[in-house]
Amino acid sequence: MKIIDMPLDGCFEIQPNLYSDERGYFMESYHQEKFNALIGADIQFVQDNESYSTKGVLRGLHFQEGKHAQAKLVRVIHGRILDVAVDIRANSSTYGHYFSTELSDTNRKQLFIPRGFAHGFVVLSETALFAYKCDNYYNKASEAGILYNDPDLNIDWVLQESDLKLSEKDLKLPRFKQIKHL
Ligand SMILES: Cc1cn([C@H]2C[C@H](O)[C@@H](COP(=O)(O)OP(=O)(O)O[C@H]3O[C@@H](C)C(=O)[C@@H](O)[C@H]3O)O2)c(=O)[nH]c1=O
Repeated sequence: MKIIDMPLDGCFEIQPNLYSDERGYFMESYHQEKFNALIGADIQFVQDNESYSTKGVLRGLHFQEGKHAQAKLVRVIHGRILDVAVDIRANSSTYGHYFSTELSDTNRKQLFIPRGFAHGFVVLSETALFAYKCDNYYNKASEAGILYNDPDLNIDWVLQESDLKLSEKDLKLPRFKQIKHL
């Protein structure tokens, strides 16, 4: 398992060890002790989620407010996506900055996104199976988000605007300027 620092403080890319042989491959997709030692924290994940989406589907940018904030460990089981994390920690030197990285079933990278970030992704392959762990339970009342094409964030979603597919809910999300910051 290898860790790579990301440009935004507290975010990490994790590359699991892959053991390939004539049968296929094996990897530890998550190991609590090794994971926490690697990132130097004590994260206790409590919920696992999975979503399936077709090309152009953009989910995000999402976060949960207040004591329901979530850190996430995200990965792609099948397909290819562009994953995006936006720093919304008011006291952070990279507040309002984002970074994006491709996650796929080929690079098998995982991304750790701490509490204090908004998160989203867009599907680049025909379909994608996305899986992630959260360190706090889903809480409907605390759901919040930022509009994907906020001009202040100016995120490059790679695909053409006309090919993006968003939920009604995500199309109504507020601007970055309007959100409660974590
Ligand atoms: C996220 C979530 C949703 N749901 C329900 C609510 C709703 O009826 C249905 C679909 O929810 P959404 O449209 O919000 O699903 P989705 O757009 O996939 O939401 C996810 O997006 C990515 C980018 C994230 O970062 C996640 O934290 C999460 O917010 O599933 C749960 O029951 N538990 C959960 O943990």
